[in-house]
Amino acid sequence: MLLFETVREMGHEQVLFCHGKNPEIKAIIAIHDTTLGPAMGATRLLPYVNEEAALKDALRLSRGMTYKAACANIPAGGGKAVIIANPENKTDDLLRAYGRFVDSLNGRFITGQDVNITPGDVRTISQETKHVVGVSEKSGGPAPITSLGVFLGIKAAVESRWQSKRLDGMKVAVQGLGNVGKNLCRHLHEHDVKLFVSDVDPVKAEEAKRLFGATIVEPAEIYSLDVDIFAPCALGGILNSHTIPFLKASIIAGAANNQLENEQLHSQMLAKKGILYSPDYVINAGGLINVYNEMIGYDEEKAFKQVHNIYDTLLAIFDISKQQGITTNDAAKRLAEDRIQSGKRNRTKAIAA
Ligand SMILES: NC(=O)C1=CN([C@@H]2O[C@H](COP(=O)(O)OP(=O)(O)OC[C@H]3O[C@@H](n4cnc5c(N)ncnc54)[C@H](O)[C@@H]3O)[C@@H](O)[C@H]2O)C=CC1
Ligand SMILES: O=C(O)CCC(=O)C(=O)O
Repeated sequence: MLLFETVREMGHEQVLFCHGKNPEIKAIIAIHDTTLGPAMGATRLLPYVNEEAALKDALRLSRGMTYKAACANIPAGGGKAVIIANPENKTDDLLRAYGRFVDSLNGRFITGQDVNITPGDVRTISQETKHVVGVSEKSGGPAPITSLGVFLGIKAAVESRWQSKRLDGMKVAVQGLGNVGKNLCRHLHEHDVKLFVSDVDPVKAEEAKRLFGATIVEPAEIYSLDVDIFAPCALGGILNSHTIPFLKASIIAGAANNQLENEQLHSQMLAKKGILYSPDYVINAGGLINVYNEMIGYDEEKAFKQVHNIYDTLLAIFDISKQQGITTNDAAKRLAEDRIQSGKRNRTKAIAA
């Protein structure tokens, strides 16, 4: 990968490579754009296959956060961090060392909990920096509100696709039954949706079967199910040239970040198959909305009102896509980039005044 060339093309402001020997730490903090506010984005910890994969994840996830904040009208920029480690090797020392790197950015980057990082881990990180979110119990953590946003996004997609406000009787496949996927299943079950679920952890799949009457399928089978909606709630890159040909669902609407392996190519492949794709960073903005509100002083009513906007924002994006004959991914990107440009203009005016 041509490092500076990639960073320039993707528009990042700063990429911090965090390295230390005692404890051994390898992490990357990517700050994409701070036009609309400090870069917000949670930290994930994964044993990446190689360093390039980790960097790619950090760069794409942080750009997604910029677009997420802009589409959700949250005055924040986009950032994200990845710690390259096996979850079994996660120690308090490692988390605190990471916290010191976050602190060195003096609030330009504010972070929270993503894959393999728990609220308890964020509390450990907070021993070294105050620039964290998601430690307060007040808001109940980001996942419940993220799943509510995804549920509302599914309703918007159903309305756009079939001009219907009803979900009962629909078949939905949920991939990944973690914090978000499980809560999403609960919402869908309450609306009499027929659930098909997969998780690499069989205990989680069994729980969904018991709680929501879901049908368990093998992880590889989830793509080819004859369902109305596919909700990816595990990891990214799952919409790709291998999986898209198998898809039978008419709508993709789920929480996972970076669902499209290649944004241009795979959003077009979905559009050509007549599948309505709900851009991930729009539909999964609930977590950001929650942690942002927590940071400024949690007001549940306000946070819920903002998460309900996801429904209207998605309808607007679907309309732009139809009217302008562009993919929903491009329509969302345009909305985000317009808001960032207008933020830049306002900032220039304020400096000149
Ligand atoms: N937690 C939140 O508020 C937000 C989460 N997201 C994204 O949503 C996704 C899910 O987040 P969480 O539920 O918090 O994570 P989680 O780590 O609690 O759950 C992920 C689940 O996916 C399962 N999984 C992993 N690979 C799988 C595969 N190949 N097939 C089936 N299941 C698989 C895991 O076993 C786990 O149960 C992630 O991509 C995350 O970045 C996005 C916005 C906010
Ligand atoms: O939890 C956070 O810090 C912001 C939300 C986030 O990272 C995400 O939506 O992926």
